Amino acid sequence: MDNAIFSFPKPINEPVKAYAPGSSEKSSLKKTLTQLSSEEWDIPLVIGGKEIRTGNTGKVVMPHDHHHVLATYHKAGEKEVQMAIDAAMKAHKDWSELPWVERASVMLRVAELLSTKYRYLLNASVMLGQSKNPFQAEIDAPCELIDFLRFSTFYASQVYADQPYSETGILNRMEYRALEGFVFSLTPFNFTSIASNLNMAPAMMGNVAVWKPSTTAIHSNYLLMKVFQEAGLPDGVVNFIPGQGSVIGKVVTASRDLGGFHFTGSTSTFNTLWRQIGENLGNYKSYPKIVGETGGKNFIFVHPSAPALDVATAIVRGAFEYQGQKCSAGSRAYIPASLWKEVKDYVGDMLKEIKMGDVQDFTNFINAVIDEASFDNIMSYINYAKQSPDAEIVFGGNGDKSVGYFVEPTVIQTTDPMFKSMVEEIFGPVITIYVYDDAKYEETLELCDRTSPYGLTGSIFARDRYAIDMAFNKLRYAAGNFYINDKPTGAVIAQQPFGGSRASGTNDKAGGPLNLIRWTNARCIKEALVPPTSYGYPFLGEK
Ligand SMILES: NC(=O)c1ccc[n+]([C@@H]2O[C@H](COP(=O)([O-])OP(=O)(O)OC[C@H]3O[C@@H](n4cnc5c(N)ncnc54)[C@H](O)[C@@H]3O)[C@@H](O)[C@H]2O)c1
Ligand SMILES: N[C@@H](CCC=O)C(=O)O
Repeated sequence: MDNAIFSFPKPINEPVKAYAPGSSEKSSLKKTLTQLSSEEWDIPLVIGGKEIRTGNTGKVVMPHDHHHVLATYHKAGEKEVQMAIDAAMKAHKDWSELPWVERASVMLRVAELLSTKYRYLLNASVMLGQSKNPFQAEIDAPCELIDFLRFSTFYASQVYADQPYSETGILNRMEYRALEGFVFSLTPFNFTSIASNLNMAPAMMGNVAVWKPSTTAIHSNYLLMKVFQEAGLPDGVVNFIPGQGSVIGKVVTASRDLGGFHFTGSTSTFNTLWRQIGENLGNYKSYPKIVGETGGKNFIFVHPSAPALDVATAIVRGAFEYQGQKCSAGSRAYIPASLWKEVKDYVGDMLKEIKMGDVQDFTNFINAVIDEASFDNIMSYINYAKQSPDAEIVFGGNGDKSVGYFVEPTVIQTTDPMFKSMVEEIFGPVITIYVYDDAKYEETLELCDRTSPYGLTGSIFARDRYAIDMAFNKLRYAAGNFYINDKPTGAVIAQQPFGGSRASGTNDKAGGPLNLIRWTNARCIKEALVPPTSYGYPFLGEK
């Protein structure tokens, strides 16, 4: 048990490297990319600290050059999933009872290793395996990942310090126990930082995890697992089991020891898993805690008083960075008729400059989308718009999957505010514009609020302060992260705590104390310092 109180200073965000021409960081990253491109990794499961190779394998390829194999990975079957659960439960007692400051030290060691020794390797792995340009790789892994780790130790120290009041004669304490069971962490492809955090936030609070990484992020996720081990994370605390989600999910949700489910990914996958957990209710030792951050249909809403260049810049960065594969990406915009031509011209000028291609050419702003299924899905929305009388393609609209999964940044304009691509998440470089009558600002805000089931991010652009205030109120539940005169992406840990509600998730704000508390099972302890020795109330002595 802890025998001291430790105060952690508030960390600062990990500085983002620029990879400017001629810099040593650029040449180090380039060298690592060349080296990694020439290797083919063999990726095992890691259960109880041991590498396991099942022989049932799949390939990891570069999305921008899908003939290039980066790794072969081994898939878990039902037997290995059960082994991972057993290994986690075996590690539970020692890890959960370790003084929390020792756990924090492991987190900080992972952060330090990624900030220094493994920085370029992690970036190169994310660039090649998940098709991110150097800037997008840098802000995800290492920077956001390191921020998650460092800030979680700081916030954990605040959680543990929050203790109940004690009246004279009694002593009250709160013990923030780990959950009585393991946490299932099911992680997405698009943010390596999130993949790490879905394991490490619960681990910080003393929990053990069974981790199913995304099949399209296995390369970087395996590297993380190795760094966790090098940093001293004890065997069994996190167990890495790539494989088919439906197979793994079924075994995990049937386990009596499931204590929590930590998820980021699509709304439909989250709903599937929540239902599976619901079907097993009554079999669990405790009610599993469920935390999930899911999809979005994020808006950019423009008032006639907004500067057109600011809006165009937000559209290009907010909708197309990382090929629109951010849950926060702007994917519908409401633009007043008086501004549309100017905004469109600016967007057109920017798109003319933008280059698309391989991540190893640092001049490419756009790279590939993650895989063939995603490419086909995105193109189906674009083709639907091409064939619809209610929509036209303003920019882009083409895709090519012969070498890599490339989709041009695409702007659709529709006359139907409930058009399919105004409502549904596409998760690609596609934004749909609805041009509204300037006189209908207020009713168009109401339309924006009820158009999509999601509630993740959104922006209002205006100079008029009354207009901003109206949007702030009308769109109160439309976004868990609301931006004023800024793009709806790029939340920074500890600065803009991230998450949304409605169909976008449980909104437990990843990276902050709200999330960490979900991974605790609080025990309140009351001690009578001098126990009473008579049962009576004072008034019993009188008639
Ligand atoms: N709100 C947020 O903070 C946030 C952040 C990142 C991504 N996202 C969302 O994630 C989605 C994109 O990520 P993705 O494509 O990796 O999501 P996904 O739902 O396809 O996959 C997430 C994980 O679930 C697994 N999975 C899929 N089906 C499963 C099943 N039936 N049983 C068990 N596991 C299953 C996948 O293999 C993967 O590991 C988008 O919808 C995006 O908006 C949300
Ligand atoms: N936190 C990230 C999005 C994470 C989801 O993909 C952002 O704010 O852009």
